[in-house]
Formats: sequence, C-alpha cells, structure tokens
Amino acid sequence: MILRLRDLSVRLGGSHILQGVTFDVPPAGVTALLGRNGVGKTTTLRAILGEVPASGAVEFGGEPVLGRPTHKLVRSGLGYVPEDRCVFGGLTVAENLRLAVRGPDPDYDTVHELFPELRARAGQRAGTLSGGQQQMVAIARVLLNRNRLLLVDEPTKGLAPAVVSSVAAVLARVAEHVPILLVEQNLAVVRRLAAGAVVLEAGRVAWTGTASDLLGDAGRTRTLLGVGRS
Ligand SMILES: Nc1ncnc2c1ncn2[C@@H]1O[C@H](COP(=O)(O)OP(=O)(O)OP(=O)(O)O)[C@@H](O)[C@H]1O
Repeated sequence: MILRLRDLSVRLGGSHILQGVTFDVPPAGVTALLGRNGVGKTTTLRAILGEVPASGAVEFGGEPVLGRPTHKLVRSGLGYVPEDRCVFGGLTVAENLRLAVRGPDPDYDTVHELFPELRARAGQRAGTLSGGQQQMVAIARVLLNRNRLLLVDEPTKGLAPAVVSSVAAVLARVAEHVPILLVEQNLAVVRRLAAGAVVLEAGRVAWTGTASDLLGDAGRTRTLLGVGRS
C-alpha cells in the first residue's frame, strides 16, 4: 500500500470532523474517496498533508508521516491538486508552471504531451483562462515533479461536460504512472477512473470496496451517496 490511514481524527472549531478514519490506498490506479457534502473528504486530504492537526496514523510509502511538515511531504513525492486550483491569476501559464518546479529535472515533456493547449497559452495570464484550463494548469503543476501519490480534490467541479471528459481523460493517463486518491462527486468520472472506493459518512468510513461494486448497486449508491445512478 502506498498510503495507510489508521484511526485518523481531526477536531476543528470545536467539531469532531474526522472520527477515526481507516483505509488503505494501493500503489497503482485510482482510489475514489466519496461521500455526501461535508462528510470530511477534503479534511481527510488536508490531514494527510499535515495542513490540519490530526491524531491517529498516516503511513506514506511505509513511513509514518503524521506531523511531518507539508512541504517535506510534498518534496517526498506527495502531489496535491486542491479543490480551488490555486493558480496565480496575475502570472502567466508558464510562470505558474515554473513556480511549481521542485527538482533539477522538471518533466515538461509529459506536461506538454498531456496539455498541448498550455504550451500554446504559455504567455497568457492564468486568471484569464477558463475553469477547465485552470484545472489543467493545476494538474500540470504537480506533474512537473516526480510523485509517488497524487491527492486530487474534485477536479471536475463546476466544469462543462466536455471539459469534465477531458480532465477525466488526462487523469486516466496520469494514473497509468502514479496512483491517485481522488475526491470526486461526478459518478460517471468515478466509474470511468476508479478501481477502489472509500465512502465516508459523518467523519467515518462507511464502506470500502471496488468502485464497480459500489456503483453497480443502485440501492447502495443511493444509501451511501444520496444519489441515483448517473
Ligand atoms: N477549519 C474548519 N473549522 C471548522 N469546521 C471546518 C473546518 N474545515 C472544515 N470544517 C467542517 O468540516 C466538515 C467537513 O468538511 P470537508 O470540507 O472535509 O467536507 P467534504 O466532504 O470535502 O465536503 P464537500 O463535498 O462539500 O466539499 C464540514 O462540516 C465543514 O464545515
């Protein structure tokens, strides 16, 4: 397993947000982290990254990492694509990418192959890009560096269907080389990308299994996620 969470608990603002989250992420493919709004998916990613104080245990690549500073985790190969994308709107696409480079040998080949449009728009200010193009910048940024795991938070949120499909296609290609823990509300995207699924409910793991077992059972999907088949 590339990532193991054991009894992860987070208290924020007087609320017990994560109440003992335990699951594993295998070293290949996409694992979906699912659940209704507000169950603690983003908080789980942020706790793994050390962005919020947490108790319990997190093992990344076999090493205990809970409490390690975020920048050290990122440097050790944990890539994060946050939900709000966090591109620097006043800087160009090329500058946004350059700022993300960590090592001496950034992988621009992969980035240019996956995102030819970003090369064409290298001089455009990122703030003037569409939401989908900004998401591409956010994903491209982590791919410049070698990662052992990517945490990707709702990459298709707010995007038009055709753009959702291109983001999913890019993530499918990325997942051929690096495992992804993916928070995603769009179940068609989950069905297309994810092998495993972990469902949170009120700060706990309510279900784990294969994505096809989850999504192939309309009753289970409705009970756990509050939605019908998409
Ligand atoms: N810094 C904070 N202080 C207090 N409460 C917080 C804080 N951050 C998150 N929460 C609360 O923790 C709960 C879980 O939030 P989180 O963003 O992890 O949920 P989520 O499953 O990612 O939701 P969504 O699908 O809506 O993005 C929510 O009730 C949220 O309001």
